[in-house]
This record gives sequence, structure tokens and C-alpha cells, in this order.
Amino acid sequence: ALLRRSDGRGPRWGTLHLLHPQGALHLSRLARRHGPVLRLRMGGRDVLVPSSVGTIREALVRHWGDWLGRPTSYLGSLVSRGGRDLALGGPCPGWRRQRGAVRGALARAGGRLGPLLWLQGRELCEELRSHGEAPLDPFEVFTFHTCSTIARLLFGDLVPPPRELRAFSHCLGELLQVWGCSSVQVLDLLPLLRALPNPGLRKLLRLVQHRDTFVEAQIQRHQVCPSPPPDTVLGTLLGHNFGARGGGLSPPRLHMALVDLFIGGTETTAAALGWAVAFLLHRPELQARLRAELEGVQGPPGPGDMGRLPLLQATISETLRLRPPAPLALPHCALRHTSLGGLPVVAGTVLVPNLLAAQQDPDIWQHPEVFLPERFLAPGTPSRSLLPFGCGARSCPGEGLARAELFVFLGLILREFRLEPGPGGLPGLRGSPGTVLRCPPFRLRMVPCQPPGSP
Ligand code: HEM
Repeated sequence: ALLRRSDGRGPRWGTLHLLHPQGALHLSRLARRHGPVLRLRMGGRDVLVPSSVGTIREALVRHWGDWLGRPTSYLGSLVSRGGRDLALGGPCPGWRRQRGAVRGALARAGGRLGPLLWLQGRELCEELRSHGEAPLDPFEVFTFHTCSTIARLLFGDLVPPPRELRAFSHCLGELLQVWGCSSVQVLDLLPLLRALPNPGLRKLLRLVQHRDTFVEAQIQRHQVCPSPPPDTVLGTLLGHNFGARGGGLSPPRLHMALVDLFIGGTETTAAALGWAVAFLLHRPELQARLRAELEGVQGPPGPGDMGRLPLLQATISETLRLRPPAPLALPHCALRHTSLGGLPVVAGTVLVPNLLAAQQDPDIWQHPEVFLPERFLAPGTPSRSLLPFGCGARSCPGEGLARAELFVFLGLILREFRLEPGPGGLPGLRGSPGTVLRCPPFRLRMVPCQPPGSP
């Protein structure tokens, strides 16, 4: 982004790669020099970047009603059927119904999460085992299984065949990657360029088409099925499940709700799992302690075991603190005049919560740049300062699912395998550019070990 400082200290131009993890950290360094809320001008709009937990909470929790909007954009509108989705849409009656229906359907599905995650986790471990001890890049495997978890939750036994689902999860990954490309992003900033041919944009539209065809086919399969599986998220959204809230969504809203759950829940959770594995490769002794903790619990870890496996839980929290998969959350937009950190704010201002910086605030965390799960075992940990899922009215509706999934999948992996670096050595930990903060590609060896309790 091309930036001009607009904090009254004279104009100064600069560039910033917002989709690069270093971009978020650079923003926080600027913020530390210029106060907890950085004020910028970007693409003709005022942009505020709060980088402390206090200012993020002030905006999104205390003044949540002021910041409920999302900024509109050319690309956002192309990929979201004109903003009819949950994540990119602004508050209107259709959006409120969609949000209530999705949150209600996810809460209802929570009851069958344990068995579903065990089944998916077992399949994940089987796939990892099928590679023997040959080096493998785990990211694609993780992405397929997080995508498959969402598919099982949405469609129950009517899940599409694995080949179709694998192609779909690949399509989602590519879609986010192409959308984040600077040659495509520039179309949001410079409208004149929209008149010129743009191969990146053509690819993006092809991927959106693939995504929509897949989702539409699943909805139709469900609608024509004489006895659709009970208790699926899609069933609840269609109003099939007795007593469920939901139903009454317009076809585009229903379609986009499913898209949001897939996009929101696939790459983010896979990225967090990838980071956890990367950090554990750097800390073999922590792996051994985690395995010992898992051996002390009967049977495979379930979502209900979080209290009994504190080190596993702490490892996940620390991974989400140090490398939040959505480091700049999603942008918010002020619906009316308001204020932040003592600064007056006009309606239409964009807010970019810098979660990455807030979670590495040296005033809150000791050695903030070090991976130290043990900090979450000590009494008085500032857990309220952990915001990887955002906060307030637009916080992530998939938080419970993501936390349970990370807990069960990582627990099962550590119970079954010892993680060892592949031929390229230890993975880098600085992150690679993209809409989701991912670990740079690496390969590792998964060495099977005897699961506790097996003969
Ligand atoms: C580790 C995994 C995940 C992380 C770190 C994460 C993080 C986030 C963050 C930071 C936001 C933006 C909050 C804001 O606007 O301030 C968000 C929004 C959202 N997430 Fe997640 N998420 C994860 C998993 C999931 C899952 C599993 C789902 C779905 C099942 C999901 C669905 C969504 C949706 C639909 C929104 C938009 C909410 C709205 O605009 O009101 N996410 N997520």
C-alpha cells in the first residue's frame, strides 16, 4: 500500500506490504513510535491501525456498534456476490439473519464435535502414516483435513467424494493466494487499471466459479435427498432440523454462508497447525513432555479434555499468540462519527486491528518474541490479552470449532508420531506473505511411535 501519514506531523509517504507478516510488525514498530493508534491514508481513505489490546478492545468491544461495518471494495464485491456474505458484508437485516443463523447452527453442531473430530483426526493420522518416514510437506494434508472437517459439519454423511473435496480445498487455497497478489490487489486502489486485461483477475474469477459450482451442487444434493442426514449445519440453515433457528435465508445468503465457513475454517486452522508443528520441531524436549502428558490420559484426546492436558492447551495458545493466522484480522469500517484513543474519527474510516503486534506487546508479555507455551501454565497469565480470533460483535464465529480441532488433531499427531526435521533442516519461523499468515514451506519426517494403551 502507498501510505501517507496523516497524524498532523506533516505528510510523509511510504510503502507497506500489508499482506506480509513483516508488514504487520512494521506497523507495530511505527505505532510504538507514534502512539498506540497509527493513522494513515490509504487508497483515498482514512485508516486507523490500533496495535495494543487496549485500543483494539476500545474500538471492537466498548464501541462495537460504531465499528460493525466492513469497508466495501471492488474485489471483495466480486468474490462475495455483491457483499452478500457474512465476513465481508455490512449490517443490514439480511446480514443479521445470516449471522444469527450461522452462529446458531455452529452452536447446535457443537454437540457432535467430539466424534466428528476423532474420525477426521484418525483419517489425518492415517494419511500421514501412509508416507512412511519419507519427508513430507504437511500443509496440504492439513488443509485437506480442515476442509473435510467443515464439509462433515455442514453435510454430515452427504460429504462429496474425497477427490472432489481435495480439488475444492486446493481451489480455496489458490483463491486466497491470487486475491492477495499485488497485481490483483492494485485493482482496488487504482480503478483505471480495471479496464486493462489482468490474467490474475481472470484466474480469480475462474476460482470463484469453481467454488460456487461446488457449493451449489452440495446444496442441491441436500435439497433433493429424500432423507437428508440429521443435525447438519446445512440442514439447520435450510430449516430442516426441528426447533432450530435458521431457515429463511435467501439463496445467495445461504450460499455465501457456506462459502464463509469453508474459507474461514480451512486455511486458518491448517496454518495454525502448521505453525505448531514448526515450533515443536525446534523444541524436541517439549514434544517429549507433551507425549508424556498425553500418555497420562486414557484414550484419544477429545474436546472435553482441555483441562486435563494443560501443556497441549498452552502450546496451542502460544502458537496462536505468536503467529495468529489472521494477523490483521479483517478490516472494520466506522458506521458513524466516533473516537479512538482520544482521536476523533469520521464515519467511513477503516480500522485494521493489528492482532500480531498486540499479542507481542512487551508491556504485557515477557520475551514476547519467544515461543514459550510454559507462560500459559503460570498463574496470572494475561489470557484476556490473547485475541487471535478478534473480539466484540464481529469476532470469529468459528473460535470454538478451531480450538477444538487444533486440540484434537495436534494431540492425535503427537500421540502417534515423533516429529523430526526433514532434509532441509529446521523450518524458518518468520512467515510467508499472504492473506493468511503461514509458515514458509518445510518438510518433516513423521516417525511413528507406539500410541499409549496399544498392545
Ligand atoms: C485458527 C483458526 C481461526 C482463526 C485464527 C480465525 C480468526 C478470525 C479473525 C481474526 C476474524 C476477524 C474478526 C474481526 O473482524 O475483527 C475472523 C472472522 C471470521 N471467521 Fe475465523 N478464524 C479461525 C477459524 C475459523 C473457522 C473454523 C470458521 C468457520 C467455521 C471461521 C469463520 C469466520 C467467519 C465467518 C468470520 C467473519 C465474521 C464476521 O464478519 O462477522 N473462522 N476469524
